[in-house]
Amino acid sequence: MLAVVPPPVTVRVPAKVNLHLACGDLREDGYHDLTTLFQALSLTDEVTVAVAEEPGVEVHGEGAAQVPAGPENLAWKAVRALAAHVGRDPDAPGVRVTINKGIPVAGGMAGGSADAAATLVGLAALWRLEIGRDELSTIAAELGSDVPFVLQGGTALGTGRGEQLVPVLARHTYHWVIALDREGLSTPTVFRELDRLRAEGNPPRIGAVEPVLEALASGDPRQLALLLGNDLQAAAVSLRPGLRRTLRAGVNAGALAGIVSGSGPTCAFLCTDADSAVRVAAELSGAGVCRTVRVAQGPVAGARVVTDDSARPIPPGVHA
Ligand SMILES: C[C@@](CO)(OP(=O)(O)O)[C@H](O)COP(=O)(O)OP(=O)(O)OC[C@H]1O[C@@H](n2ccc(N)nc2=O)[C@H](O)[C@@H]1O
Ligand SMILES: Nc1ncnc2c1ncn2[C@@H]1O[C@H](COP(=O)(O)OP(=O)(O)O)[C@@H](O)[C@H]1O
Repeated sequence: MLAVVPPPVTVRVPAKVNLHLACGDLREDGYHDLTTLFQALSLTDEVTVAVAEEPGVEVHGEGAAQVPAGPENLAWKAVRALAAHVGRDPDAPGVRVTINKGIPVAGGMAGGSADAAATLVGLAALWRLEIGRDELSTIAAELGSDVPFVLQGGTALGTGRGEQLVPVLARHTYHWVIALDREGLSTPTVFRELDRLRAEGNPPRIGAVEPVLEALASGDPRQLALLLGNDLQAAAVSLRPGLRRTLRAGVNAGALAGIVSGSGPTCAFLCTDADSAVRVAAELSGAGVCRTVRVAQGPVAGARVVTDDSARPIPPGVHA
């Protein structure tokens, strides 16, 4: 009997911005305790997983040259982790992962984490696994602190390393302008810089998360804008002083507020509405302070299969 090869599965997965990122002191395991509010944005990667005789990863799209296509790719680590979890051979998983990047690389928007989350969801469908989202989320957390969030999407409060999540009610679509920098910043370097700044002096720490939760519940972007905060911003700006100019330029262009996204260097600007975001994006892109700008909305869904089966020709011998 001929085995039917399952068709490839494509998954769309969002970037994230941290609306609030309170960073605790360095822990003994090298991580920092975080209290962070994540929001998933409409900047996305698409990841296709397919059964293949020539396994591996290929990366296309913006910034692809900076992404490793070997075993260090986080998506490949996800293949190995899921294979091992379900008793398949992680050294011979027999799949190919094709990544189309739309999320800036090393931008503080969880691009690599997004690809790992998408790969888990795609493989679960390709391999027809009976595996719940909670189980996938546990594997996701082992791959990186941000991976469970981009799997889940929406708006969520993250604690621990950022991997312990509680969904948050966000009653509004928020409109963002995203300013991409010319070069990425390494996440561990930014955390180390914050430790250094804290050892040397006393950089201010952002306030409690509760008022931000209230602002989100109100749905008023003006209220939220007043409360955006990120303890890593001082460290990112210390490593990349030009970000100060970018943050100023976004507000001068009409944004309600601007913030460094996670460990940066991407800056995210909250705008009043969709029209305002388009105007801010146009003005900011003319200001010469960043490589390029994008408009995005949030919250959006987490990693989900988008393969359009109806558009796929039915292979000979397989009847619908
Ligand atoms: C800062 C944040 C904010 O959401 O995002 P990015 O800006 O990278 O997107 C995350 O905490 C990044 O999460 P992620 O990129 O998954 O990091 P991981 O692979 O888990 O960790 C990479 C390194 O960052 C540092 N790290 C990460 C998370 C954390 N809570 N404390 C840390 O100190 C550690 O040095 C760790 O070795
Ligand atoms: N699939 C992937 N996509 C992007 N970067 C990846 C991927 N796999 C591994 N990386 C590595 O992870 C580093 C961090 O990239 P990324 O996850 O985009 O940024 P951030 O951690 O700032 O959100 C990159 O410099 C890249 O070398």
